[in-house]
Amino acid sequence: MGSASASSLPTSAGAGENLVLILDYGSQYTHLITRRVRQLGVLSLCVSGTAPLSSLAELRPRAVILSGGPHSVHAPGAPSFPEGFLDFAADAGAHVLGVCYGMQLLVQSLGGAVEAGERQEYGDMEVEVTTPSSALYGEGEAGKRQTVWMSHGDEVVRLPQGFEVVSRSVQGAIAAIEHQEKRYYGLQYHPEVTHSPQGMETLRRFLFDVCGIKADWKMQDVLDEEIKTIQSMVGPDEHVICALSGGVDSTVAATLVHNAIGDRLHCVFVDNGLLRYKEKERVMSTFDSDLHLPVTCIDASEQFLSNLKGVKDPEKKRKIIGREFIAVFDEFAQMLEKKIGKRPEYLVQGTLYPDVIESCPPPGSGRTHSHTIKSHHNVGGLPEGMKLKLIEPLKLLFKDEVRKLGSILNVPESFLKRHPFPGPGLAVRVLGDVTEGNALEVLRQVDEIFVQAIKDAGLYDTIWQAFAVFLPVQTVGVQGDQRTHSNAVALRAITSEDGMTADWYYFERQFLVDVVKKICNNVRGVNRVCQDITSKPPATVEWE
Ligand SMILES: Nc1ncnc2c1ncn2[C@@H]1O[C@H](COP(=O)(O)OP(=O)(O)OP(=O)(O)O)[C@@H](O)[C@H]1O
Ligand SMILES: O=c1[nH]c(=O)c2[nH+]cn([C@@H]3O[C@H](COP(=O)(O)O)[C@@H](O)[C@H]3O)c2[nH]1
Ligand SMILES: NC(=O)CC[C@H](N)C(=O)O
Ligand SMILES: [Mg+2]
Repeated sequence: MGSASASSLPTSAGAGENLVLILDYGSQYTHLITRRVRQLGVLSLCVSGTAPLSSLAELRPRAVILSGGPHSVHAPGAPSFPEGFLDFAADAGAHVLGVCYGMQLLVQSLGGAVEAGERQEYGDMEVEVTTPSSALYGEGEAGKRQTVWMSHGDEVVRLPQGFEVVSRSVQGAIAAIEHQEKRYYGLQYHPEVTHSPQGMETLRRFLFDVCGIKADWKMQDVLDEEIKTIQSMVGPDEHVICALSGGVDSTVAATLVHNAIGDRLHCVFVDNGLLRYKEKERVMSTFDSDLHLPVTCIDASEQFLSNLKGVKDPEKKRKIIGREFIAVFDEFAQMLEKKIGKRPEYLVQGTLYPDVIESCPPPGSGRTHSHTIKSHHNVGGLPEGMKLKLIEPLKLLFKDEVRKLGSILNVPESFLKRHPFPGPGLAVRVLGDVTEGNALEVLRQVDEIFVQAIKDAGLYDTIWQAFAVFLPVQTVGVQGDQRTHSNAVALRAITSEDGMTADWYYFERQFLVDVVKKICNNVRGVNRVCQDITSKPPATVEWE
């Protein structure tokens, strides 16, 4: 299965010389390092910490950041660099910064010592710069203190030859180290989290002052490069189909590909029977009035729902949905072949970086949860042996980056500001068998009341995502003096930057009072409303 993806951006953008590679050893914060580097205007990519050396060398990174991770470097099977990594970095003149586990790994590999510390450091900690001149902190900083975020049980107790300690925690643990000549650096704390207020400054200094990288990663360049890549990939007579949901990602992807190949792009919107209240009508009319892209709507609801009948397992549901989507796209390709005399070979999807990270964490990354969290229907849920080749121009971007790209492409705000809605739709919001009773219909009504109330209260743009969940449990209520035995539903509203982590949204009491009253008064079959007040982690955003 081909895809306009991973390697197209860095190499074709000529970004190799200003590319930062993040080697992932399973930290919860790995993707945040990737984001922070990008926020500084530098392209960064995250790959498995144990990926083969050849795949790293191909990308010609200027700097490599080794992430933190849950393992102890002494534990059997603890992940380590690819064979020959340090020689490669030395020969290529790449700078290496180890963060937490990454620093411990660097130290141990170069002959220093790491031990289980007597004191563990979790949370806020003061560190003090111990040297008048250092690469990571600059000149004249000796004695200055800053608050940082620590999260480690092991600590470096002996440095390899040639290294210098440049800061220590106030408890005495080594907090930052350097070997400027060999271009090795290490931070025991996490500069990427906001709890390290000066962490961004340290990363900035590392990238620009130490590595001499230029901030040349701009959305306009990403756009120009992607357009060129697509034009060179799709032959002049070839046609492409695009799975368009009306969500942010596929709308931006479709607009981008339309800019590249014009009317050889054919968009399809699938009614999978799992859409929200009046969604088909609303989305199809905005495609027409605001987007000016021709879109074919295929009603495949029977097909999706009959295949989902009796299926309770969330992963099985996701896989079925992935498979049925592709079946519909194949059918659409056949329809087009009859109409235009040529079968489209490519499928555009609005896949994002988080879909990829969460669907398939890098193998051997050493994550404690080193398995699939959930198969996003458009990534892990795709059937083997599908014929269409993928074009996924957003595959390396986070949601907020896609929104920026969309505004350069003049995608209307009505699309860019929409809350995300997962491809499997209400199937991951009706727990268990989605076809049981009238669960989908009940959920549509509850969800509409909740989201409309959020819009009426002027909160829609403050909240990242809001929706209702149908719980397959019945509870006892009293309505109109009568005993009821009806369903419970849950409301979830979150704030987030990129969907990778999230906080629950705190509503005013009166807002909730009004919403709950409206739901119970208007939706037959619901007598109890709960609010989900779990962040991600430990929960995920969707319930399935
Ligand atoms: N109903 C649908 N019809 C056609 N394609 C769909 C549908 N739902 C999802 N897709 C495809 O699956 C991809 C992933 O869905 P996802 O929900 O992540 O993205 P989106 O809908 O474009 O944006 P958003 O995350 O803002 O909802 C979409 O980009 C689109 O290509
Ligand atoms: O296109 C999608 N296909 C999927 O299979 C899928 N699963 C979750 N999501 C959306 O991704 C974000 C993170 O969700 P989770 O914390 O539930 O994984 C949230 O914004 C979810 O709505 C999906 N989007
Ligand atoms: N956050 C980390 O990278 C922790 C590294 C290692 N597991 C420790 O506890 O010291
Ligand atoms: Mg969507």
